[in-house]
This record gives sequence, C-alpha cells and structure tokens, in this order.
Amino acid sequence: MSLTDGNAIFKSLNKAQYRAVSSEAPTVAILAGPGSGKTHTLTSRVVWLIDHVGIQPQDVIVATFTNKASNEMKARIGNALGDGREKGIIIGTFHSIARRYLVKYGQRIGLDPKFGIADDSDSRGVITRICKRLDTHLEPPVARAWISKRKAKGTSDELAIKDKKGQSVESRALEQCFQEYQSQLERSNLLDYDDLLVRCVELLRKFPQCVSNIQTVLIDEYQDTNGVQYDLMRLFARKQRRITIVGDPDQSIYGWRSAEIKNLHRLLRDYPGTDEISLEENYRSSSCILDTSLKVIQQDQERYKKVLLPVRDKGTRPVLRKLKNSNDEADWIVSEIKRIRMLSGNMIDFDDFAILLRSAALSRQVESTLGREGIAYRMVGGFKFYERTEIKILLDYMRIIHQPDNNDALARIINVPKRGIGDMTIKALLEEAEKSSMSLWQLVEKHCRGQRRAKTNIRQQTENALSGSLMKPLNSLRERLRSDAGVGTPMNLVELLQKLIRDLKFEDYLEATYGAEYESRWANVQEFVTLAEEFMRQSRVDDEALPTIDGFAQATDDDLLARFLSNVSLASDKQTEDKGQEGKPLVTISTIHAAKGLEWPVVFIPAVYNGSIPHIRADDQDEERRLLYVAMTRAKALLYLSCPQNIATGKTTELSSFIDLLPSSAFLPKGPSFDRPVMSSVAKILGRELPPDNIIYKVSRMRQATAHGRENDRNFSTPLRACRSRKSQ
Ligand SMILES: Nc1ncnc2c1ncn2[C@@H]1O[C@H](COP(=O)(O)OP(=O)(O)OP(=O)(O)O)[C@@H](O)[C@H]1O
Repeated sequence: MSLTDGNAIFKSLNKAQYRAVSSEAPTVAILAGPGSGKTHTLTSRVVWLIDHVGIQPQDVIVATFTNKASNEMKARIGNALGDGREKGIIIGTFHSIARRYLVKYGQRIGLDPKFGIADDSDSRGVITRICKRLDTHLEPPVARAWISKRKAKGTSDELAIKDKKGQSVESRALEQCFQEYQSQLERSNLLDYDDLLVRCVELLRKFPQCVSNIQTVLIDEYQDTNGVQYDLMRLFARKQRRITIVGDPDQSIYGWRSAEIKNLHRLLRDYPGTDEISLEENYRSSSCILDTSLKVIQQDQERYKKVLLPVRDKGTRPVLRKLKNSNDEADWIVSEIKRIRMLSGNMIDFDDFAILLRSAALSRQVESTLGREGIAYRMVGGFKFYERTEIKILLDYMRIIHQPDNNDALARIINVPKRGIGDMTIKALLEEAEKSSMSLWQLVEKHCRGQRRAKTNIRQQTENALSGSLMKPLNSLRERLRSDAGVGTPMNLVELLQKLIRDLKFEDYLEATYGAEYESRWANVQEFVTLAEEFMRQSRVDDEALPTIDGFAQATDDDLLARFLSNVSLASDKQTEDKGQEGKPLVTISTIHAAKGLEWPVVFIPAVYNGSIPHIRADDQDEERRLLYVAMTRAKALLYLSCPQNIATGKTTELSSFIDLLPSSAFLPKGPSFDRPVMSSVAKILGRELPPDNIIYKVSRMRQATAHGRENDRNFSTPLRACRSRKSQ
C-alpha cells in the first residue's frame, strides 16, 4: 500500500504522517509540535485501523480532550469511512467514556445507575460546608485541590501536602474532610469529575470483561492526561495493548489539574518497543509567526526538543502594540478587525478572528467595544452559559426532579423564587439532614407530610410554600416522566422544561428580580429551551451505546433527562457554531485554555504583561510560557500581541518577560499596511482567493475607511520603543 492508494484521507498525508498512520507496531507515540497534523494523523489512523486492519468500529476507543474535538473527529472519520460506520466508535472525553461504562456496568461495583454528576460549584459548596463544620483552619480551595489531586494521581507518586504558602498542611484534617466529602456525595448519589475516572478504574480492574472487546485505544492531547487517565488508558487497552497517542510536551497546560508530563516516560517504560514518530512540518502558521513562537518556547532550556519547520509562506511579522490603557487596547483590536476585514475585501470575515485571553476576567472591555460596534461575537471557555444564574436555577430544578437527594442543588433553589426560608434555616436544615443521615429532600418532605417533624423551626407559611410550590409540582413532574406511571404518554424533556418554567412563573420571577436586565436573562432561558430541543433531536440512545459483551449484562441508558444533565455537566460549554442565530459570522473570544487544538486566520492576544501572562497567581512559569506559546501558535496568517501601559487598578504594567526577552526585530510595532503584496501572501497562507483590487477598493470606499490601508495612528500613538518594559529603558 502506498501513499496514493485507498481512501482519500490517506492522500492528504505527508510521509511521516503516513508512516504513523500505517505503523504495524502495537503502540505508537506521535510527539510533535503545534500545527504538524497530529489530530489529522490520529483521525486517519482510526480510519486505517478500521479499513485496513479490519478492526470493528465498536472495538475502538478514542479519547479526546473536549466534546467539540470528539464531535469534529467523529464527523471526519465518518466522511472518510462512509455508511455511518463511525457511529459505533466509542469516542469522547475520558469523563464521558467513563460515565458510559459506569451507567452500563456500575451496579457491579455498587453504584446506583441513576447517579448524577457533581459539578464544580456542587463540590465547592460541599467542601466549604465541611470545612466550616469541622472547624479546622483548612481553606476550602486548598482542601478541594488536595482532594482532587489525591484522586487524579491514580497509581502514580505520593501526593505532597502543601498549602498556598508551600507549607505542610495537617494531613489528618484533610483526610477527614476527604472522607466526609465522599460520604456526602455518596448520600446524594453524586460522582464528581474525578470520581467518574476513579470509579471507572475500579470497575475495569474488578471486571475487565467490560472492555474485553476493545482492540485498540487512541488518545489525543496526551500531554494533558493525568495519573488516573493513564490507568484508564491501560485498562481499556489491557487485552491487546494496542495504543496510539499523539501529544506535544510544549503544549502541556493543565498542571493545575494534575496533568503529568511524566506519563510520556511511563508509556515508553510500560510499552517497550513503542514506535516513536515525530512530525516536523508545520502546516498552520506563516513562517514569521512560527519563528517568533519558537523563540518564546525555546527560552525553556529543559524542554523536550524537537524540530518544527514551516511549510507556509513567510507572511508578515507578528505585531506587538502597546496602548495607553485597556480601553484603548480594546478600541485598537476592534479597529484592526474592521480594517483587516475591509482591506481583504471580506476574504477574511468575522469568524476568522479570535481574541485569546489568559483569564476570562479580561473580556469585559473587548466585549463592550465589540457590542458598541455591532460586531457579533461568541464566548468560549471560562464564561459558561450553563453557569449563568437563570440557567443554573433551572438546571438545579431539573437535577432535583431527576435526583431529589442532591442536597446542594436543593439548598440553592429551596428559596428561589422566595418561599420565606432564610439562609440560616437552610443551613440548619442541611446540618440536621446530614446528622440524621437523610437527604434534605427527605427531611423536608417528611416534615411537610407530617411524618417526622424537623427539629429546625419551619414557619407554617413557609411549610405551605414548600409543600405547594416545591414538593408537589416537582413530585408530579417526576411522576409524569415515567413511562409506567399510567398517566398517559410520558412527558418529554422539552415539555418538562416548559412546564417547569410555567409552574415557577419564571418570567415573572426574572422581571421582579432583575428589572430592566430581565429581557436578556429571559432570552437566555429561551435559548436553553432551544438547546434542550436540539439535544432531543440529535441524541439517540445508540450514540452512547456500548457493544454487548456475551454473558455480561448491561443496564439501559434510556433516561433522556439523565443524559441531558450529564451532557451539560461534562460539556466545556454549550456548543455553538461559528455563525450566530441570524447566520452572522461571529468573532471568537476564548480563554487560551479553551483554544487548545483550534486555529484561526487572525489571532489577537491582549494583556501581554507580567501579572497577566505569566499570571500573578501561577506557580509554574514554564507552564505560563507554554500557554503563551499555545496561544501564538493558533494563528495562521496574522498574529497581534498587545499590552496596555496602565490597567484599571491604576498600576503601570511591564511587558511580559517572555516577550521582553525577544529582539524587537521579531515584531512589527503596529498593524501592517495591507497593500496588495501583503494581502496576497495572507491569501496564499490561507489557501483563499484574494478579491481583485477594484472590489476591495469599492468595499473600502463604501465604508469610508482609512486611507492607504495603514493602521490609524491618531488614537493609538504610543510607539513600540516607549513600550518596552521599564527594565529595558
Ligand atoms: N499533510 C498535510 N498537508 C496539508 N495540510 C495539513 C497536513 N496535515 C495537517 N494539515 C493541516 O494543518 C493544520 C493543523 O493540523 P492539526 O490540527 O491536525 O495539527 P495538530 O498537530 O493537532 O495541532 P495542535 O497541536 O496545534 O493542535 C490543519 O489545518 C490541518 O488540516
């Protein structure tokens, strides 16, 4: 078989990629830099293993880092394989794959298959209460990080117990907090994110039959796997030991979530004879962008060195722009977006731009400037739709309908809308429930039914409200979901949500609570209903199916509400297309973390100053540098870095030391003039056709834009020299 034979997908591969795709070694490790086609290679290898080696789709596990990545990969595999054969592949994030196995087989390790998922705010709430109750000096975030690390380590090294100041923390208190946290989750029938992985490891160790069909396992973004994910990978692949991983140590950016760079060495040690393949060509970025990005990452002397050569045109140097303050910075970014779009004759449209931020908190200025200019945008990562107050309230209600013993969800909405029950009473009820080893729901329900009076004082009026507007409607909705309830056709997910919104008089509640702001919140609620409709339309039980194993029974997973809720908990955020509701292309605002694996023609990285990147609270400077490298290498044709000289706190900034170390010749001091040669090179890098001059001229005349295609200096007058950090002056 040669490069040009067979499926079209193989024809798009270079030699090294092809060697990786068709390697006969059972274990293949592809370590390569950004934009070298790792994901493309992994996708092609799945097709190869199915088409050429003859492995059945349902015997393949592919673990990706985000849901978006797994959807995209599945679609590409589907295109290449045809006949809907991709449907059988077990593909998803580690968490979603683990959830599937636990729903189907978890009863064997004592798990109630109706388990819910405790999201970050649930875990935070439970741990904060335990820390208060134990009356130790534990800080809840420290305890939470410790618990999560302890679970994520898997069989790897012992855990060091350190607090914020790097000092040893009393391990007994942490241990007690851990035990209480686990037993509370258990009482509420919840698993947190780490538990999904840990319990799946437990399941597969005790019952390896669950994965006895698995022939091969493939892992994307391997550099960000942690200890327990490594254990899972080994268990999935236990029978055939056939594993393919792709990764880039320079893009390891999840140390705070216990990702282990050591996993690369563990793989080579545990699987001797692994075929190590490097990909050395970068297909994404212009050579100028690649050169400057490499200069940043090469400051790390300890890194695993590898070759990365540009394939694309030279292009223009990245821009480093310093502005007076964050307002000017946002104005400048938006004016550059408009200028590029116009001077490219719309060859570059709004969905070709991404603004990548070190932290979500930096988005405010850019958002308001885009809004003022009427440019639609979408937010990715760190600005979660599902965490908006009005959506979280509805989700909490749905979680209680699904799983009434979820104490934290109930505590959050027991007085929303108001039922005359104050924070102190809620706290007292929670404590009473915990001490009496029952759930909050059971305690309140028994009290309202007169079966057991609560010790906590509940006024009659409150009792009536709890019974009439909480217990009764939710019990009735729960009943109406059941197919065997004998009350006609069971309600579907959207009917349930709509009835809930009506029962709660939710629109009135939002109007009374938020006044003028209520309309945008109500629009979010409607968007949420649309998302539920889409989920119902798209979600089929067989999407989540696992192949049947002879003589090894599975539980069914036909509870749509359960699947919807876990989908929300496991989604990094709601999935949006690159087009807005009216089909408008959208500018992307994203955290750098959420931009991993993605690419855009034009990338802006604002706030490149010490304290922002590297972040003031980050312990690991090398990881901060890698973050900047990931951000820079998302750009295909144009890259803009900027730094405000003053920030809201009144402080003056210093240019990020990662950038300050580079020669100033690496950057243009301001946006290039987009004359014909520059635009032609951009078009070549993007593989697009540049409209003829007369069209571009017409577009720019119509918009009465800046003359000569130069960046307008009037408002943004700080020259680069004056912007280098004070150190260099
Ligand atoms: N052989 C090839 N010929 C042409 N284009 C390619 C080839 N391989 C990959 N590409 C293109 O290069 C770009 C980067 O590919 P891909 O996203 O797979 O890289 P990656 O190594 O996974 O990147 P990163 O680690 O930065 O996420 C994509 O646009 C892809 O289509």
